Amino acid sequence: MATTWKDIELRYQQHLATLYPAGEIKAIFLLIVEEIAGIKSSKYILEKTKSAEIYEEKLNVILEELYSGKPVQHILGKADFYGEVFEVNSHTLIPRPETEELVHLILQDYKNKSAVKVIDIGTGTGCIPVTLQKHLKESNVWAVDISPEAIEVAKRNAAKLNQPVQFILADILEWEFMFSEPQGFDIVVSNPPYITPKEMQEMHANVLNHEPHTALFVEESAPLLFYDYITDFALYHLKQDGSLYFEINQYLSLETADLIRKKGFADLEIFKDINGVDRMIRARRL
Ligand SMILES: C[S@@+](CC[C@H](N)C(=O)[O-])C[C@H]1O[C@@H](n2cnc3c(N)ncnc32)[C@H](O)[C@@H]1O
Repeated sequence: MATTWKDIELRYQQHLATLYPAGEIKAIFLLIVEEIAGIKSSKYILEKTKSAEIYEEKLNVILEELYSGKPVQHILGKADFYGEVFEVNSHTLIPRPETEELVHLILQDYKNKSAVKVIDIGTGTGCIPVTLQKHLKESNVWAVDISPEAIEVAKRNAAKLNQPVQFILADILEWEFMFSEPQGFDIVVSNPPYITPKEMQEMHANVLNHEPHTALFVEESAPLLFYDYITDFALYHLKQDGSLYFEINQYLSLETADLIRKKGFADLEIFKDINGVDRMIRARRL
């Protein structure tokens, strides 16, 4: 008897049971089915008992990749972010829902202004600047990353989504060399590396083995290094009353806020993410 989609779904559930909860396996499976056979998740139920034989070999290869811990976004080469699809690869962080919340906060704050000057530090796939450029149409949006490979991915994402973001390959720890004079940005935003080696020990093997460590980790002795440098950058390059937005380490929210306040920023506010933990900070340059 021909192998059906249902048979393969069962195979996925059995093989991946130790790696993911059942609901997540189903969601991953549906993404893969849509990608390789063009069957939308809403229509899957109608196809479930039909033959999947012509796709079986490919589905088995993907199952092996998933079993080895490769994230589904890397297998498919793409991830969703704020209603768009972004290319991802092993050089870029997979955009997270928490970062969509950061972008949402900015878009709420600037919903009545479409022409602002923005810079995103540590851009990865370019998910933050491309989304801001799309929604703040007349804006002048810049993005920086130290990784040439990430910049290439971000440039392709911007081009594919038709957004004229300008990219700079640079090290933010040497920001003094980036521009010769103050730029008068309205917004400086960043989701910098913020995971400490101690937290790293508790992380899922998928993240540790497949996502770029330069995107994620900081030294135990200087967990706020990037916040320190980016806040200095913002102090110099934001215009008066301009805004600084950070995604933050939930365990270091008070220390991060303290650092930013001590450098002279005002109106600091910490925001929680959908999981109820401290995840974003907004501050105003005096
Ligand atoms: C946490 S990831 C964020 C990626 C993306 N903004 C997002 O939210 O999905 C941090 C990014 O910072 C970049 N990065 C790390 N060190 C850097 C440095 N010294 N200067 C500039 N970018 C850096 C990494 O390459 C990575 O793309």
